[in-house]
Amino acid sequence: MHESRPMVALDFPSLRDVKNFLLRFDDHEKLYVKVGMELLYQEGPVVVDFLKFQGHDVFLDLKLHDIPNTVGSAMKGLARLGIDMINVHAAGGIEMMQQAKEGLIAGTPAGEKVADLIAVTQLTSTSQESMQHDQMIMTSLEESVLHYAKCTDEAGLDGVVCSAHEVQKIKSVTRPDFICLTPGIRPAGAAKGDQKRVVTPEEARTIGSDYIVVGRPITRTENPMQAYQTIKNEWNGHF
Ligand SMILES: O=c1ccn([C@@H]2O[C@H](COP(=O)(O)O)[C@@H](O)[C@H]2O)c(=O)[nH]1
Repeated sequence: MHESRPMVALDFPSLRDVKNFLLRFDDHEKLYVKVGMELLYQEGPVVVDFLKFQGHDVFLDLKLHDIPNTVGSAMKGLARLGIDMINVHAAGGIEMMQQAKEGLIAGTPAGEKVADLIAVTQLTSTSQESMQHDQMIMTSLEESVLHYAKCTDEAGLDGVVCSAHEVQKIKSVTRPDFICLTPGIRPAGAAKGDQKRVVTPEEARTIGSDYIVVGRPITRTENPMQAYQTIKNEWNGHF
């Protein structure tokens, strides 16, 4: 699939900052937003309630990674928030991912759609060198990502977080509809910051990413609405 809206990473410390940011957009603009640890740990679930009430779709990017029982129970609670997508770390293992899925299904209120559940392979801030040195995984980075993608598929999840560089191979070893959500998006010339495996929105489209996640190139600009529209146009091939 191709989600036409770039997912906006709401990496802010407070709900007040989120509200100020959203004021820069037209009222009718319904976004697909990503809520991560920074915001959720400061504000709690109220932030999700607010965003859903405003009509936005929400990816809860908490990257759960713990023993299977703990992750399963946490998922059961999080499922009640009415989120659209949520994730875990594939490094937690197949059993952990299976329990995450069971918890998500068990916690989803009757009649509501179960959120997409995806797993992080290797963070886009990780290079092959840092992976080998820090994690002592001595394969290539691509092999590690493909291995985690296959484990994620085996566990019955919907897809993975990866860099766009790995999308085509992941789909060839899993299935075409296996979700590949790709952060590490940088318009040409934009600062990479801590990201290592980056592509432009246009490259992500031609490669076949299903979702792109964009934070600072939208949230840390003078005109977020304009930056969002420019990235959205590039992502959709409208120049
Ligand atoms: O591998 C990953 C997984 C998650 N992220 C998250 O995406 C955004 C990217 O923000 P930028 O400002 O565009 O770099 C951020 O919230 C990360 O936590 C990721 O970058 N890579």
